[in-house]
Amino acid sequence: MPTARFQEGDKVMGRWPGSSLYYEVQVLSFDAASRLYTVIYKDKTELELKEQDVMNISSFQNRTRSRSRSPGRRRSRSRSPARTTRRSSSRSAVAEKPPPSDRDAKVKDGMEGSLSPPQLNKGDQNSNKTQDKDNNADSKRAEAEPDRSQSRYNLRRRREDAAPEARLQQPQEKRSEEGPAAPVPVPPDYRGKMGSVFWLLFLPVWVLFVLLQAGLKDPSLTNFPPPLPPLESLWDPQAVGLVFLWILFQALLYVLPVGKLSEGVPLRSGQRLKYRTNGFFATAASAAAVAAAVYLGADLTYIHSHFLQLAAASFLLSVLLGLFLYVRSGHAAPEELAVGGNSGNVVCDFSKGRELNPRIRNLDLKFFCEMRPGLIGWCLINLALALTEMKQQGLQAPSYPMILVTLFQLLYVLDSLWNEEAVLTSMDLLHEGFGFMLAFGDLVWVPFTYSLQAFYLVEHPSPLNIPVLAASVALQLVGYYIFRKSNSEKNRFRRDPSDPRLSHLKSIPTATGRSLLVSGWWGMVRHPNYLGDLMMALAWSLPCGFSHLLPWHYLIHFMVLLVHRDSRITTVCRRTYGSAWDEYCRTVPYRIVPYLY
Ligand SMILES: NC(=O)c1ccc[n+]([C@@H]2O[C@H](COP(=O)([O-])OP(=O)(O)OC[C@H]3O[C@@H](n4cnc5c(N)ncnc54)[C@H](OP(=O)(O)O)[C@@H]3O)[C@@H](O)[C@H]2O)c1
Ligand SMILES: CC(C)=CCC[C@@H](C)[C@H]1CC[C@H]2C3=C(CC[C@]12C)[C@@]1(C)CC[C@H](O)C(C)(C)[C@@H]1CC3
Repeated sequence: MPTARFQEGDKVMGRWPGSSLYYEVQVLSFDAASRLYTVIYKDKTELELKEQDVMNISSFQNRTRSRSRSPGRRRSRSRSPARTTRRSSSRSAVAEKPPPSDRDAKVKDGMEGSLSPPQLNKGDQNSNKTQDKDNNADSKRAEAEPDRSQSRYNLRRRREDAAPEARLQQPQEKRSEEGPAAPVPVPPDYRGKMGSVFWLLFLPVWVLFVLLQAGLKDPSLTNFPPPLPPLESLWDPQAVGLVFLWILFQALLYVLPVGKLSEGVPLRSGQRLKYRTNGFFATAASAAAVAAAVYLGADLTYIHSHFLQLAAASFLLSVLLGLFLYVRSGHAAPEELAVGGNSGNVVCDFSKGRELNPRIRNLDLKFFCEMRPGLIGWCLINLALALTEMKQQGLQAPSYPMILVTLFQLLYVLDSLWNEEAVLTSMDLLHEGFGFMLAFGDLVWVPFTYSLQAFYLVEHPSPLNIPVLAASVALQLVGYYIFRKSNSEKNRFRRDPSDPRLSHLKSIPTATGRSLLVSGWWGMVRHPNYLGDLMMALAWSLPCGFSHLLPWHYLIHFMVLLVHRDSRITTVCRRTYGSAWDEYCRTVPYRIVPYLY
């Protein structure tokens, strides 16, 4: 007679059906005939789990390490239907774990990481409390469909039904007693390592080539690659000093006790970090400082004539920042590390970054770098390029394409800084570590490649006809509207799901306690904000004409970047939300462009 590996009362790790998530559970009983464990999760959900989906807590980390050495991780594809519920103050559903299908049970996905127990933020709890009615109905429906919910696992909800509020609040109370969960190191596979090395080497070289190309009289593809200048010509101590001063000045503006202090979303530890969201003030102060410098005789056309040297200086500073981040992450507490940024491989960790929110006192380095020196620097560069165009082409005012491009991009940056708080619910802030790659993106890629349209226009006048002008203005305005509305909708929902302004929206509850929007902008496509962003990107390239690819660099890279980000978000969200995410994908089948992609 085979015996049970675990006894009643044992604390073990149990896989959440239909996902690769493991939560700490307590064994209630073992049925020797079916070899199923009945376990109870911290939120009081009882499930029957197969033996192989239950494991010892201490061996959990070891298993994770050894498993992730295998090339390429398989993903679970769940088909279990999470229920879609209307969100309103009167009727909605409790964040309920959907019953897995038989197919889910067969997907043996293994562990992608150790996960914290289901966590609810305050707002979600509020909305969930009001969602009981539907949930009870849903739970009855689930129990009435044994073929779906009980084929391999038995989802029992006796205790939840009895005390829904206690069930919802318990996980958070328990968390604070037990402390936050730390991500388990996941060593990268061969592809992961080679990918990191490739991007690490390729992207800086690519920036160099693109900027050299931009300096050519005829930057067409037939002249690619451009001749390489002596590398020592890239080194300019004055440029290094200026970039350093610019970053320091922006850091000073960030830490000044001026403007709003905004709270981020709760971390794994339940803690909420504060961010100084005074980006608009920083832009105004920077504009005043630049105006003062020009008044005192500074020549902004220096930025155009020393473009390569300034980019090289920014690159140097991003490498130094990357090294600093890597070294300091060695001292970070486990719960301060990003899931997936903790591989133990030097190259990957340096590149992706290990620490989720590295800070020097109140200065949040990731948020600061993403929002300030590069973004505001981009506007300064555009301004300098518009002045250079006037000087080089003997114009009284910048050309119409230059005016359009710089105004459109200025609107984009000003909007980002005005709505700075919304970035606190973006993927990078929530899930990504801060390492060299993001530092490079923020300090080099954004200011020096996003300004390529303006750089191109300095020496390549582009006639602007009425249809193109109308098309770019329309794309910019409509794109901006979609971008802003969708970002604000998600940000509002993440901050307070019971916000009355969102009461008309539907959402899918998930096992984490957070819900996923399935109507409104987020019911149209899965990334409405990307759609708006892409339309604006098109509006920025159109005024530069079709003679060369260079002014289209932003749009082309952006499509690649967004497709890659979509796959990252899919991975992270499937890991986090399990089958509810699959349900979202079924309900909202298109990713970025309705009926197309
Ligand atoms: N100009 C550029 O170079 C550039 C580059 C990249 C991005 N961007 C822009 O930056 C902004 C942020 O982009 P992002 O990549 O961070 O993506 P995002 O769409 O802002 O954030 C993704 C996160 O939103 C949450 N989410 C996804 N679907 C949801 C739903 N249906 N309901 C509720 N929450 C949902 C998920 O986080 P949780 O569930 O964990 O909360 C997901 O991880 C976008 O507007 C993008 O266009 C610009
Ligand atoms: C090195 C490379 C090729 C990539 C690194 C990615 C990096 C360039 C982007 C990652 C997140 C992006 C982002 C913006 C700019 C580009 C990134 C830093 C953003 C600041 C642009 C302005 C938007 O309004 C925003 C929503 C604030 C953006 C936030 C995300």
